[in-house]
Amino acid sequence: MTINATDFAPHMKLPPGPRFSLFSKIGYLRDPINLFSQMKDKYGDPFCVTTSAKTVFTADPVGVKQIFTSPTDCFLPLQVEAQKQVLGKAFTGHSGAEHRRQRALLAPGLRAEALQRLAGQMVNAARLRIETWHVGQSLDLVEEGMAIALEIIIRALFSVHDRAGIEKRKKAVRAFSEQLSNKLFLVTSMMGLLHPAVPSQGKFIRVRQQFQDLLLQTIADIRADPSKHEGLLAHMVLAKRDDGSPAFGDIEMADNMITMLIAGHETSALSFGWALQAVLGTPDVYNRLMSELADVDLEVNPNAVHNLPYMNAVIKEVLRFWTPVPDVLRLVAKPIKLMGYTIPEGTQVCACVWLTHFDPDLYENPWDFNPSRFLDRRYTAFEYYPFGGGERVCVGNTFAPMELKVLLATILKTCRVELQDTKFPMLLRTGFLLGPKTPLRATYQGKLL
Ligand code: HEM
Repeated sequence: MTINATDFAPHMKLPPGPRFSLFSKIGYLRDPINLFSQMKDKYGDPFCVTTSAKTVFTADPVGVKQIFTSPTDCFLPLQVEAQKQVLGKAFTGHSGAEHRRQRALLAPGLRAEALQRLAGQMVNAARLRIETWHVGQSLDLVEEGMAIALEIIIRALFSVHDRAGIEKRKKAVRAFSEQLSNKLFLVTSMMGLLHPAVPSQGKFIRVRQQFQDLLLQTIADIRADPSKHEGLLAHMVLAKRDDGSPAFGDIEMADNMITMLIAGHETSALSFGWALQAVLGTPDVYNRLMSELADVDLEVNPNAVHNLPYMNAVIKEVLRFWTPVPDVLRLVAKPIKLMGYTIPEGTQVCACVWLTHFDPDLYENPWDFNPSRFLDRRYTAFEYYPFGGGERVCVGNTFAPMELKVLLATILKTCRVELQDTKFPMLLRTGFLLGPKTPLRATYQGKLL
């Protein structure tokens, strides 16, 4: 057999995929799960589909590892102009050394040790919300998750504790979120019509400015008396560069908090809704979790929930099954090797979380909600990655599971909530995320005695 040198050379062409992009563009926006499954069945792994740009998808742990371990200067942040307008001067807009520097300064404020102090506040936020429910009330679990997560973010991350201050910030966040999901705003942003004279854009700029002003006021309050404050924003105000100068400017801090809010609020609320739906809708899981929680006293030690093996497995399975971010994207700045191909600059590569999490070779009966799989096997960071990976891995990847465990435990131990429909609803794209097509509804049955 003759072997040519070219047999070893990387393919210069992109992986196979559909020739026409209209179908894939619409599919990606409307029903990405269906698109991913169809493309993998038809073209194998990797495949290439045009979404907002030409994108090479892989769900194979070998390919996922290549994406997450490629040097970060191979990639550019996906911050198109419209995203910059929303996220401002946040650290996510940088790549390479500057991204690493800012993350390293910010990340300690979100590490487990820093967060353990917040568990009691998380319990209180959930209890406060439960107090507003009345027996027989129909609850939209994701909406409830939003309300609780917002209270937590304002208290725990923004370091505001007085009721009037919390309500004022809630109002600003709601106005900001409403404007952000305004259809006209989304369409004009996608078309690049970012001028303040465009009606939805002008309103967005005003609302964002008001929100930023409130954050700047909060920063000034923290700086006036740092000893009274804790949480991520306080950590950022106090962070210093090696030469002793402040690590972040005030606008940078405010923009970083806006980014945290956008990245962390809805993802956590969706996962909270799914976690309750899954546990209440699967009696075996509910019974096993309740018996594990029996000895936990949330008053005495709310952090005890973090060390419960079955609780860990439940939250992992929730984030496998209903991963809010179905695809993790990178924009290639320098050619990279991926599954035998050389991917040129300007192309996007995608670690397709959803396809990996439903690969039957990795997860037996992937459509079964089965937390025990995480007790029986350890998955690598390229087989299970609801928080993405590599240098851009989610900075909330400790905060989010901690919050989910505390909130789930608080609800389950405090009150009775009954699902209105135990069937798992279909998934729908909501912006960058995946959410339930119909609300996850439950009825409040009262406090547990
Ligand atoms: C269940 C909840 C959450 C899920 C599933 C989730 C998932 C993700 C994913 C998949 C990414 C992209 C990672 C990558 O590109 O490799 C990401 C990025 C990010 N997440 Fe989360 N997230 C959650 C909660 C949070 C929370 C609570 C916060 C803030 C406290 C947060 C802040 C961020 C930020 C700032 C980034 C950008 C990181 C960077 O560019 O360096 N996330 N998240």
